[in-house]
Amino acid sequence: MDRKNLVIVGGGSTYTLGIVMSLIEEKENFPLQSLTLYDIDEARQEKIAKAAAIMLQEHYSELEEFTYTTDKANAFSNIDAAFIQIRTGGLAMRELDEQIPIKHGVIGQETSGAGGMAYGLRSINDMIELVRDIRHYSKDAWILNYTNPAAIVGLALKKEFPDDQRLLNICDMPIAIMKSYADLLEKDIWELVPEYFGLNHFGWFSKIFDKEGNDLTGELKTKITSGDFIPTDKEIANDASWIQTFRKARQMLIDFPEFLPNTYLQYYLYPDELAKKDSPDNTRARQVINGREKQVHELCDHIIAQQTTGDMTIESDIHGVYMIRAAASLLFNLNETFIVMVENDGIISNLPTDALVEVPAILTKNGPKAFSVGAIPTFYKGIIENQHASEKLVIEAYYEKSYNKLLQALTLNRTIVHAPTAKAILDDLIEVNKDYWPELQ
Ligand SMILES: NC(=O)c1ccc[n+]([C@@H]2O[C@H](COP(=O)([O-])OP(=O)(O)OC[C@H]3O[C@@H](n4cnc5c(N)ncnc54)[C@H](O)[C@@H]3O)[C@@H](O)[C@H]2O)c1
Ligand SMILES: O=P(O)(O)OC[C@H]1O[C@H](O[C@H]2[C@H](O)[C@@H](O)[C@@H](O)O[C@@H]2CO)[C@H](O)[C@@H](O)[C@@H]1O
Ligand SMILES: [Mn+2]
Repeated sequence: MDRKNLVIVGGGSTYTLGIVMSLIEEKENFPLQSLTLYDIDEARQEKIAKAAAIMLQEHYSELEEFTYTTDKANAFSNIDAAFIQIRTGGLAMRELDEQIPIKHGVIGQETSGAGGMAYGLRSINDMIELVRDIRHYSKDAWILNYTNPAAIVGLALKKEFPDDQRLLNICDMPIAIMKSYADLLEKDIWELVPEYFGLNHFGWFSKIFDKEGNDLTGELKTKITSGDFIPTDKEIANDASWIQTFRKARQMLIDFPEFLPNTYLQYYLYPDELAKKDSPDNTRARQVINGREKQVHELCDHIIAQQTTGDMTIESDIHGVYMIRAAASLLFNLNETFIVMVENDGIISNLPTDALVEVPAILTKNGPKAFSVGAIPTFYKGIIENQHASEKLVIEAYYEKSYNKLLQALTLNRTIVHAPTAKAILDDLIEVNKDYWPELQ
């Protein structure tokens, strides 16, 4: 295998150190010649980069070059792949995305409902600029985007770069759910073969097989409904919020037994119940600031102070491994199957062609080749079309600078519905997003 050059955009992210550890563990599957971190926030990135440099020096001697930069020419020239994981407005804006809807009595969530719309509208500009700049310096590089809200960002990128065949939007939620399935079934996660359909953070597993073709779906459903469905991926296994979320997936399966739900569906199926539990003083953003962000920064400070990773275990995580193996399949034409986002174009025959659907696809050097799903039952068709319309209206609102289209997007959204509430939330979100959103008319 020839060695590749990778850039991580959003080098200062709380996920970077986990990706670096996963790159170390996956060095045989995705051998690197160089790794570059790029970020617009020099100080935030430097802390992560200095710790990563020590880790790589001790555990990745094959890597010829590790650099970090805020210069796009340095970052994007001569690369084979880019992972994009930015957060426009940072965790501070995430907190406002969550607090404002909560104050109006509806769900405040990073990628769902009003919060997702606000974050999406903030991210589109930066994402378009980044893809354009990466293409300027490396026209053939593979771009893997998992910047959220991936459903909205992905739709916008498809509209802006319709002919770009090397741009893939991907999310780790299905694989994190499959980790729990694998543990329940006492199987290796990579032995499970999923059938899955929907939009990002809005989909269902219709079947789970093993590699021999045995259908494990019935056994899995019984185990979930009769037991305790909890996260087992180490990144989230002890996180109270994720434990509560996975438990709700059990409830969803009891209420809608046909297919196994993505955990994000809880926000759309039980909006009132969940909104009542939300508090503006204890948002998920606040939990992340006091939790994952703090822990990652403390770990970096420790490594930098000691100038060694010492006896720390270098361990990959599902999130990192998934992105890395997907990239390897594209770059080395491995023809492995991953659940990714692709333009529908008939894959789900009774959904709009322009929807960005999340489905299993074989990843080849010529891009993703998705398996056909066929027609989906009426309930799923209806609820997905509603969500797609809401997300599409956000993109239209961005391009047309339309207040009314955003109001339509929020009113259509199952987490809101009531038009006066949608208007009140929108007016508050406009106020705090002045530096990021287009000026709406
Ligand atoms: N799709 C998925 O499955 C998935 C999983 C995990 C994280 N994510 C996403 O990854 C992103 C990072 O999450 P986080 O919690 O680590 O956030 P974070 O705020 O810790 O990190 C984001 C980094 O991006 C940088 N940044 C912001 N705008 C930038 C730009 N225009 N160019 C370059 N860098 C920029 C910030 O300075 C920051 O260092 C988020 O969008 C998050 O939703 C997605
Ligand atoms: O609320 P957060 O910031 O903890 O998580 C939001 C993300 O949740 C899903 O992803 C991952 C998570 O990022 C990662 O740590 C992994 O190990 O578990 C989660 C899946 O359960 C989601 O797919 C992302 O889009 C969100 O950003
Ligand atoms: Mn996701």
